[in-house]
Amino acid sequence: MIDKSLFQFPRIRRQLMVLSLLSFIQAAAIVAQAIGLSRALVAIWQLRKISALLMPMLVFFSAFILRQLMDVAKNQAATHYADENITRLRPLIQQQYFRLGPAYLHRTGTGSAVTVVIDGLDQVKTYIQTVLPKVTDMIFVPLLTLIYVFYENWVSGIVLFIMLPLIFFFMAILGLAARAKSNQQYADFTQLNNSFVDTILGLPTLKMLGVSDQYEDQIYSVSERFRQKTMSVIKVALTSTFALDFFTTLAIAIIAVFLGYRLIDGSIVLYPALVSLILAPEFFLPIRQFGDDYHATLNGKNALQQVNDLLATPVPPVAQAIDWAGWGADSQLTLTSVDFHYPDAAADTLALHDIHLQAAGMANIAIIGRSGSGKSTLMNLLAGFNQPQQGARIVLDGQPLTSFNQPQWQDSVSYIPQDPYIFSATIAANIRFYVPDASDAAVQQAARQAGLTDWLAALPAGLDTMIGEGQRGISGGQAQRIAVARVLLDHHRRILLFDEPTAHLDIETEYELKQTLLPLFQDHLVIFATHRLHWLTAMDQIIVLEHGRISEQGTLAQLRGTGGALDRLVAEMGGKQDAHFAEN
Ligand SMILES: Nc1ncnc2c1ncn2[C@@H]1O[C@H](COP(=O)(O)OP(=O)(O)OP(=O)(O)O)[C@@H](O)[C@H]1O
Repeated sequence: MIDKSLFQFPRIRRQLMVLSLLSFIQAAAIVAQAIGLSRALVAIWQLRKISALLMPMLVFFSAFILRQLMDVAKNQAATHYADENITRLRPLIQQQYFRLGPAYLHRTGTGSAVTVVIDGLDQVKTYIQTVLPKVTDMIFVPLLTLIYVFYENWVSGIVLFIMLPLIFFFMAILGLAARAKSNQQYADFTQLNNSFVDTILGLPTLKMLGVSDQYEDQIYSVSERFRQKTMSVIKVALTSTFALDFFTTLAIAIIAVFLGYRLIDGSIVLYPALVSLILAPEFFLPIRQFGDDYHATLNGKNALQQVNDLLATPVPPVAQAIDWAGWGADSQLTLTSVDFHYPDAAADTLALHDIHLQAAGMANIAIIGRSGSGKSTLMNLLAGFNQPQQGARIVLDGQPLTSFNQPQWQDSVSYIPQDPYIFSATIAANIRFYVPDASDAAVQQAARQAGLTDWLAALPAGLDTMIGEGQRGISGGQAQRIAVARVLLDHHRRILLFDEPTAHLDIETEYELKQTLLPLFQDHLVIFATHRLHWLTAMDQIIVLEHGRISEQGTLAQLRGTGGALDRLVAEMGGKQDAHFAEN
């Protein structure tokens, strides 16, 4: 019914005390309202003077107004508290996603993140603002009405008291059924969001392959299944509301019949009978209201559970701080026995196995291997996103690191992944990524060096054109050149991690960009994962990966012509690639 984690929310005690006080005043107003109304009706029944009605009517109206005012006050207090907590949780969730990193997001799916941050938090808000006042109402309203009914007529009090556990019992049974269904429904909702986001992201591919209709059908069937599940949850919710209404109405009817008999046989006078009858529905009202909102609160409870699970997910440990001045000409990096395992891969499948690697000064190192050999995994490990298994030894300038998730290391690294992310902003703002305060002239120069000039000249707003999600579309090659411009603008980061940064460029454009990048490579440590063999001639060291293991490593001269892994790879790639390779 109520999620225990709510009690760990900040200032929850104060909030519950405020709501309890308001519920208590409201409960007193409900009793006063019933007293006023009963006294007025008794006065009319007894044909008393109109002046005898004044006081009871005044009590009734004042209590009625006070009761409504308490509703407004409770709503305001609960909404304010819910807003406060959502405002607190949103950045926490965002920070948690940042800490968990892209590997986690990749595993759980973008749709799940969207569900948590947008729909989930809205549902949590509804949950907090609904459940807290309902709980305090369920305590104080039945308690005060029961005490007064007992005081006026203890027999009616006993009937009410006996009915209460019975109603709670039915409520619990139906609530459990609704909860099981609602849990499943929430899981389906997350899955629906995931497949929807996936389909939207993959729409160009689906269209191109002519299978978008098939996916449309798939989305339709997933949403249809979701609709059916929602209907079955609503069915349970409606049944439980009906059952609650039925039992409470029955309880009131029993009291009415019972009081009627006692009135007829004269064992009770009108006022206590009337006030008991008027208070009986009020006694059950908070329970019925809670039942009505139970379905809405269940979704919120599930969402809160998901938020709690996300916040409790252990974040990859940030490696201990080191006394390090940054990468320099004399710097040394050694990786020994580095293994990496994807959490959802088979237990005995390592994506990286026993990696030994040495980098010194401004070395240029190529990582080469077939598709799926582990190049991106290694780059993500070097960028600090993938955490190596226990037993790995990483030594940076004589200091041991447990992983590359290390602020000083990451401050020294520029990373271009295969598909660099373009933020929804201007081209200039996207280029200023690492250096937000770079001058316009510097941005222009970096854009020119990255080969963006012709494209920018064709855009009416040039560098001020908005790009990214929902804005002007750009090609994969343009995105990669913007990423290169980011790197060119930054003169502080001495480590370049490139994961096929030219994969989307045609070979001619790639050569142009290569001429810009090569001088840059001279005063940087470069670790460059690539499929394009012509880069190898510019590299001091080549590492060949096969099935997550280093099968060969050395200079190009050492490895070529040995009939080893590099030669095999070159022979496999053959054709145009080999021609370019031979030319260089
Ligand atoms: N998130 C993931 N979960 C489980 N396995 C993964 C994940 N990402 C990659 N893998 C697996 O790890 C292995 C190495 O993948 P990786 O992406 O590092 O290869 P790659 O050499 O960069 O390939 P490509 O050249 O095609 O980009 C592959 O077998 C891949 O299926």
